[in-house]
Amino acid sequence: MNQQKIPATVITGFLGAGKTTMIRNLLTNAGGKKIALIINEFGDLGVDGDVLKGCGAENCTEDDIIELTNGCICCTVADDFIPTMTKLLEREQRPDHIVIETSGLALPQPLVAAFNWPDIRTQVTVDGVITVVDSAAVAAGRFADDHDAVDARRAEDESLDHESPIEELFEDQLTCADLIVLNKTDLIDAAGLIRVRDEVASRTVRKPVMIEARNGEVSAGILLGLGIGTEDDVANRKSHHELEHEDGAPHDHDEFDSFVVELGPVADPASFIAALRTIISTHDVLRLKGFVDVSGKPMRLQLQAVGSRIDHYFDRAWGASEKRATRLVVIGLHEMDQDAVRAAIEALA
Ligand SMILES: Nc1nc2c(ncn2[C@@H]2O[C@H](COP(=O)(O)OP(=O)(O)OP(=O)(O)O)[C@@H](O)[C@H]2O)c(=O)[nH]1
Repeated sequence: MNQQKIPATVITGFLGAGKTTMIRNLLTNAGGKKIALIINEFGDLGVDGDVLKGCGAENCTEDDIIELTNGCICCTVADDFIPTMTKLLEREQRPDHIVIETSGLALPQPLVAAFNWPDIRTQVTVDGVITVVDSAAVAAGRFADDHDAVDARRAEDESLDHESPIEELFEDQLTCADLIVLNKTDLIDAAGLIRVRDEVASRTVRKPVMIEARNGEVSAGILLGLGIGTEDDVANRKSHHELEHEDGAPHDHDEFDSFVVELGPVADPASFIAALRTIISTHDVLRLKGFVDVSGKPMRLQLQAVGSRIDHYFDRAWGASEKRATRLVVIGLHEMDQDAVRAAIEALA
């Protein structure tokens, strides 16, 4: 059978950069293309899947959205990603395009390398890797860690081979990019944007094209059809980990942790959110997202925090047979005091 290879676009970027928002927008302007979506997130709540399934795009139905939930996609390539792709390719109605959203903590390199596996390589090609950047977070210095503090930590613990986990991951995701989307430009001014461009450019050797966006609004014509074949170029995009461990020592996400907090109904969402903001900044929570059961309201409140910036909106009515609950996933560095964060959030309802 001589079938054309199906193009697959990999969308990566740090926690909260705007990947899901961009994909949601993409699904609404992809023309007649039938898209299959593979999504992976860090944390056990499946918020991204819920958001994307809720957008009701005809060219990407619930059946076309596959969630990989057994950990970060870059670490579960063999056990999770390859079997999922194989099944997808066996479907009678094959998609025109595959879009893969990595978790915000994933290294895209092992995923791209998986497209060289014999069974996959003959059927699919990586159309391009798109790295979404939170421009406001870059402008706020979120990825330029305090090198003195990091050096002090390394002096205390010689086993630390990383410079700083956040900075390193940010660079690894840029290193793999064919296209960089500088998102959230609404949150910074023109001078800030120039500084963000310079900083992002200084962290990439290959200098991929950079475009600007707000709310992930980029036309499908730009995102799909890059035609790169990135799997042939993995050797030029090595992550810090690959450069440091040429022997293939496994990479992990030990520096990051996530947990889910479940609590009862919230009576006053405004003060709940204000209190969460304080908890997030006190404990340096990187990302918090989920759904809130607001007392007396038929609608579910979706909550999205990236650092201490919190967005919230009523996204849909609770289902008749659905258990109403407030469930939030919290993601931070390993040293975050989980017990204290959990207790502080639980005390709010
Ligand atoms: N102000 C502003 N907010 C944005 C923009 N793009 C996304 N957001 C908001 O940022 C938050 C995180 O967006 P997501 O699309 O969920 O980010 P993500 O990269 O998928 O996050 P993870 O999957 O957790 O890594 C949401 O509250 C979005 O509404 C933007 O351009 N401007």
